[in-house]
Amino acid sequence: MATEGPCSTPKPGVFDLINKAKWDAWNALGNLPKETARQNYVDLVSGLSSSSDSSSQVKPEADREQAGYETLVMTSEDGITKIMLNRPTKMNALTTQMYQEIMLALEAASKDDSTITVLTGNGSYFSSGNDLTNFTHISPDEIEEKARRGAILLRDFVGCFIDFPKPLVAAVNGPAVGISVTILRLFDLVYASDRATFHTPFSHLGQTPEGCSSYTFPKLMGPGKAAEMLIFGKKLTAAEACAQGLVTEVFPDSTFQKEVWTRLKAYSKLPRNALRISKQMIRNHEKEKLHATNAEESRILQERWLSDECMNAIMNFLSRKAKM
Ligand SMILES: CCCC/C=C/CC(=O)SCCNC(=O)CCNC(=O)[C@H](O)C(C)(C)COP(=O)(O)OP(=O)(O)OC[C@H]1O[C@@H](n2cnc3c(N)ncnc32)[C@H](O)[C@@H]1OP(=O)(O)O
Repeated sequence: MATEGPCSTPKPGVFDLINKAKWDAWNALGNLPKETARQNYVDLVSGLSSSSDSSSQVKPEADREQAGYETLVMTSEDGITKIMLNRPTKMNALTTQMYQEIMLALEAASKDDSTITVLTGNGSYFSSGNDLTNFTHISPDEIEEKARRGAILLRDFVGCFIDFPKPLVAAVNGPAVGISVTILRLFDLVYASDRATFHTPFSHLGQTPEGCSSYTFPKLMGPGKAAEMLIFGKKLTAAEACAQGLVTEVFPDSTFQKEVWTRLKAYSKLPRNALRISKQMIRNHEKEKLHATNAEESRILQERWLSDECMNAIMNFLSRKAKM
């Protein structure tokens, strides 16, 4: 059009796809004067080159990092949103603030334009589970209210993982304890370093299973193996957790980061909507059961937190260094 004026050649055949597309675009411009078409073309090309200049600039790391989180680092790059637990000196133990920030981060990740969301930990641990000081520094008359609010927080937190709409991956960089183990069954993929271990010492703490594990673990590994973990607190190695189906694949610690991120970058290029719909189809079969299990586990834990068994176990943990 910019060189020859309005379309005047015969329409190409239906299987000559490229020339037919060019002809359709040319014909759609009707009687637009040649000079106007030329100017439009120049404007279009200038626009493309200025936008490609800006997209070719690599943004500094700080720009990709999303602000507003104190206990997490959240970044989005290459179609992957990464949520990294960031309390390495406390083994990424989960405080009340952390539970809330993880829920906010998941909400944001569910709406951003990334394809895959990844949860991982900074430092040597994936997470040591619930921060046991969450139950301390409270007077006896506040304890029931604290347990009630804890149960709501737990139910909402686990509920976010049940309902998360996109593929969710755990990159388990090191040992995992308690709730950071049980929620893994709510992820679509669990990649683990061979340094990771999986420990749910609920009975030792006078507590009971959460994260839907009272339903998902027996279903996954059979009632006997689930009982060893959830009732008797047997700690699994990464290889054992993989053999039970809790972990998808184990990588040597020395190459864990490189291998996992290479794999995930390749997956993130797959069609986004197809991944999302397939994930939801799989999850929808048991969503109702998972929510019912989560509500029941939270209710039972609310009672457990008020028990002497639980209080004594937490006090033992907190005073262990004083005894050394
Ligand atoms: C509202 C939701 C409720 C959900 C309920 C969930 C249930 C669970 O998650 S139960 C699981 C609870 N977690 C634990 O029982 C783990 C307790 N921690 C440990 O056993 C050890 O700390 C651990 C084996 C993880 C690591 O041992 P070490 O290598 O010897 O390190 P330290 O013990 O010296 O730890 C360093 C530092 O971190 C603090 N820490 C670690 N984990 C926790 C935790 N879960 N809660 C509170 N604090 C934790 C530890 O006390 C040390 O602190 P400092 O003494 O100040 O250095």
